[in-house]
Amino acid sequence: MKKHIVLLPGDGIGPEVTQAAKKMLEAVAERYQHTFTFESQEIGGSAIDSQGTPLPEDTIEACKKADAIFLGAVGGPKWDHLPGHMRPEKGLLGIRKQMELFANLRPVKAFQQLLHASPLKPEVVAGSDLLIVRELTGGLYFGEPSERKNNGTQVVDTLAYQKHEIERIVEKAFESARVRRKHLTSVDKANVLESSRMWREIVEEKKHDYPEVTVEHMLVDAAAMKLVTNPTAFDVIVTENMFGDILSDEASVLTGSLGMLPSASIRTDGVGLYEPVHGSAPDIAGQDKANPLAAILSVAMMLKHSFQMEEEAEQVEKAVADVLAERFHTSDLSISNGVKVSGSVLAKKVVEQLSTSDTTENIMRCYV
Ligand SMILES: NC(=O)c1ccc[n+]([C@@H]2O[C@H](COP(=O)([O-])OP(=O)(O)OC[C@H]3O[C@@H](n4cnc5c(N)ncnc54)[C@H](O)[C@@H]3O)[C@@H](O)[C@H]2O)c1
Ligand SMILES: CC(C)[C@H](C(=O)O)[C@@H](O)C(=O)O
Ligand SMILES: [Mg+2]
Repeated sequence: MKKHIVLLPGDGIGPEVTQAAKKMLEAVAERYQHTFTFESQEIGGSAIDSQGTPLPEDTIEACKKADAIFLGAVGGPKWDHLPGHMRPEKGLLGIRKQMELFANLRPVKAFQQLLHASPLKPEVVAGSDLLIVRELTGGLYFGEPSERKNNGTQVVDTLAYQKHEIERIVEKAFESARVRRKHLTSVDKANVLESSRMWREIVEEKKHDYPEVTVEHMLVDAAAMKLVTNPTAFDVIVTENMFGDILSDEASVLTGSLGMLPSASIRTDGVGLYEPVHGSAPDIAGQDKANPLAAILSVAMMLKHSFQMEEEAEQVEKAVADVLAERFHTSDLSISNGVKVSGSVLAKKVVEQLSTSDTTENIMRCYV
């Protein structure tokens, strides 16, 4: 199969983890005789520096023509003083919005090999395997007005949704639950917010179309607590943009590190942007310390969701699990008797594992 992939390395550790993702895609192409072509474009702080805007036209055009997009990370202290519309993060928000990538899938799975890497008790973490379905192009992130008023003495951000925007993300979550363990937790703040009360109504309406899926509603504050006390109680979580952002970083604690969480930002026709959940990690950028596994697992999601390459995706996940089983890890993970290596060495090990592994072995299913 021929596929054209746009790479958006971005800032901080973004280029480091994008390099790992590209190497993995090249290895998959070689092993399975696909032709993947690549094109790099600028976004975020690096685009501000060279082109004066966080989302250049060329980047948008290239993304619109691509079969899939991979993004490293954007942002960093160098650009923190800039006004809101000029920040690196606006580039990422802009590409999500312009491409209508409304469904952000964030799988959180505790690898057996990393149960002791989490600060939580291994018996709490064991068996955690959940999917956060985060609404990505609405809510507080995009509502108008969002401004300071009255000589800077007043400020407003707006949490706004159209009914169809809630319906499509809720449908996506039900579809995901249907092929998983058939349990959906809708997370909201319906005891306070009108938008959450409408969200709840829509989930109640839609559940009749998915009788095989059990549904529960949970307030976001309680959900935050339950995620770290009883994570195995969750299968699929559906929630609005801001709640999903916060809960997903919290859920990364189950896996041992934020550097383990992949994500897919997709729309109904399968077009997608694949991005690790983590940011540009300015504290470790340029030191070859970044954990590349979130990026590599995001490649697996690209293979599955945009290219329908199920076997290839599963082999990438298996390569990650195998390398972790050999106790290789980056410094963000603590593994007793582990072998601490740099980010590029860890990526090389996983790529080599994919290139040499026996594909007839039993495949471990990690992500849906
Ligand atoms: N998708 C994105 O582009 C994205 C996501 C989140 C944050 N950001 C941006 O990144 C910048 C830094 O934000 P932050 O520090 O709050 O969040 P962050 O995710 O960049 O880092 C949080 C902590 O996790 C660690 N970490 C993150 N990824 C890691 C990896 N792959 N390997 C090892 N350790 C890792 C960092 O070293 C840091 O200690 C900000 O400008 C923010 O806006 C971008
Ligand atoms: C960088 C930022 C705009 C982004 C978000 O809040 O969506 C990030 O935190 C994420 O989780 O992808
Ligand atoms: Mg985030």
